Amino acid sequence: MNHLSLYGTSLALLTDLYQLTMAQGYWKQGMTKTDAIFHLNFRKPPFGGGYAVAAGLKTAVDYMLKYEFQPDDIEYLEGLRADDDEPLFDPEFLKFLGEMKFSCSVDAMPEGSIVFGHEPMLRIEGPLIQCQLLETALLNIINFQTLIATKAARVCLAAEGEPVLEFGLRRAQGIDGGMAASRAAFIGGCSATSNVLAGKLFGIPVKGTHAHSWIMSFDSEIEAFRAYAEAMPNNVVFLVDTYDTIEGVKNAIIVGDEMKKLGHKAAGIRLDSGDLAWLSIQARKMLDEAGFEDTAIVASNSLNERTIRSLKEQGATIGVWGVGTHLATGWDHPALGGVYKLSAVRAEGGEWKPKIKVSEQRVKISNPGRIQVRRFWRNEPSRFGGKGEFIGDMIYDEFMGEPQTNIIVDPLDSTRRKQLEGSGSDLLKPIFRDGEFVGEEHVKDDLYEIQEHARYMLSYFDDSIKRFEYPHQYPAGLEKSLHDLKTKLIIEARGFEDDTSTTW
Ligand SMILES: Nc1ncnc2c1ncn2[C@@H]1O[C@H](COP(=O)(O)OP(=O)(O)OP(=O)(O)O)[C@@H](O)[C@H]1O
Ligand SMILES: O=P(O)(O)OC[C@H]1O[C@H](OP(=O)(O)OP(=O)(O)O)[C@H](O)[C@@H]1O
Ligand SMILES: O=C(O)c1cccnc1
Repeated sequence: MNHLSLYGTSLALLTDLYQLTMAQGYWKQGMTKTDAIFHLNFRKPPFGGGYAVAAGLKTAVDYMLKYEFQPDDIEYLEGLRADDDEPLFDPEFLKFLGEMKFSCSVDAMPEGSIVFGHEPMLRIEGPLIQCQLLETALLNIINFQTLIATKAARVCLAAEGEPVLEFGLRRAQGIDGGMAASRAAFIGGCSATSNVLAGKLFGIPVKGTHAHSWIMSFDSEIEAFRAYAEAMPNNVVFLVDTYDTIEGVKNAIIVGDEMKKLGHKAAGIRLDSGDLAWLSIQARKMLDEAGFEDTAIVASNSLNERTIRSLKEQGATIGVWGVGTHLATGWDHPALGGVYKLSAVRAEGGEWKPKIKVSEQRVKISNPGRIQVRRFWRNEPSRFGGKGEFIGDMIYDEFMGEPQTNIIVDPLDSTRRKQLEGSGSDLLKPIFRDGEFVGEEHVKDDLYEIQEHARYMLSYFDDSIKRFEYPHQYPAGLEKSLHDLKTKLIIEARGFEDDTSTTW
């Protein structure tokens, strides 16, 4: 099961109206057999960071597998009216839409891949109409999950391997925001979620403590602790800050001792306000002195990667981190600006023509062709514990065959170049061929496997790209021949004669 099943059989109408009006336009122009290639990429990693963790592909695949317009979708579209009160859509076009079968080829980075600006995470090739219609949903799914997986990776990095529990559902952006966030947060490295439906649908471990309302429902805190210990003797984490945290820890110790006598164990206490560094240090001392050395201290309260790092620097003795709002909403960078750009068109029976979107801002100029990303690594022992490391990514055009040179050019500054030596492998993997799913090897159901992939891959990158402040920019650039082609197309699009010798 996946969470799209929450919404019924097909979500073909989960799109912007203009995709449908353009689709009718293409249809009217007789372009139903025109093919296109689009790529999905972001330009800058989120949170001021140096990388992103790709996520959402499985959801996107489920979306494409079910992609069809149902009779009630068509019926709804039939009822839409333009400003002059005439039907917006031609009945013949709607018939075409109703009979349309997904037939695109898709290549994508597996979930958990580490991805950089300008690199396509997904490439789709097939009928222009279908590629166009899929834009909005693909962006919606991949932008958000990639954003949250990246946030989770940052939070987990700050927690230095200690468990991070995702507590965000109550403050997430609606139902799907909450579900998708729980999924993506697990991919990014969280240990568990409080979201029970995410546990059921995605196989994520579920964990939780109890709320202040539990304590407040009894006449005293100690009574509430006793009642909880009695009700859930095998799942006890006492929330100690309802009235006075130090008194709360004392009460937790009293009830913990009572539980011990009955053969049970208090697994932890939770701090949810006040100075979490100071309180955790005091609580640890009190717990240790009372013989509760393995009782964990859980902390929560608007935590994020920076507060966790700061708490660690202050010597906080927190062993488990409950992170909600900042994680599930991507609080300080609420949207990943992923875009989906057309890069080539082929009329029926014709040749592929590269396409480019020109902008005054260099960063917004799209890449032409059928783009692939090759990641190069060096296997020699490095200063990062004797492992190899990744040294640079080459964004190249498969229409030109194998990369023509080993030089990459910074997409934003063509004077910055780097020669990539060593071995490389391509990151975009086959997922669909002519509408048929071929991605079993690369689209995993098991979120543990995806999480492990992300953790493992991230460990191969230099720490400098992972730091929170002014991260080092990992070299990810256009292979020189692609850069030259792009330059030629920009010059032509701006109305000048081509002055380079590159041909396609
Ligand atoms: N020692 C600390 N160093 C850095 N940040 C901390 C520290 N202790 C707590 N924080 C963070 O400071 C923020 C505010 O903490 P504060 O105690 O003011 O919370 P609060 O929400 O006002 O408390 P309450 O929940 O009682 O209303 C939270 O994001 C919390 O995680
Ligand atoms: O701060 P976050 O990172 O979002 O983590 C989740 C928060 O949600 C709960 O508070 P809430 O006040 O909603 O309920 P409570 O009464 O159980 O504390 C919990 O106690 C955390 O403080
Ligand atoms: O289980 C918890 O402690 C929890 C769950 C959701 C939000 N805050 C805390």
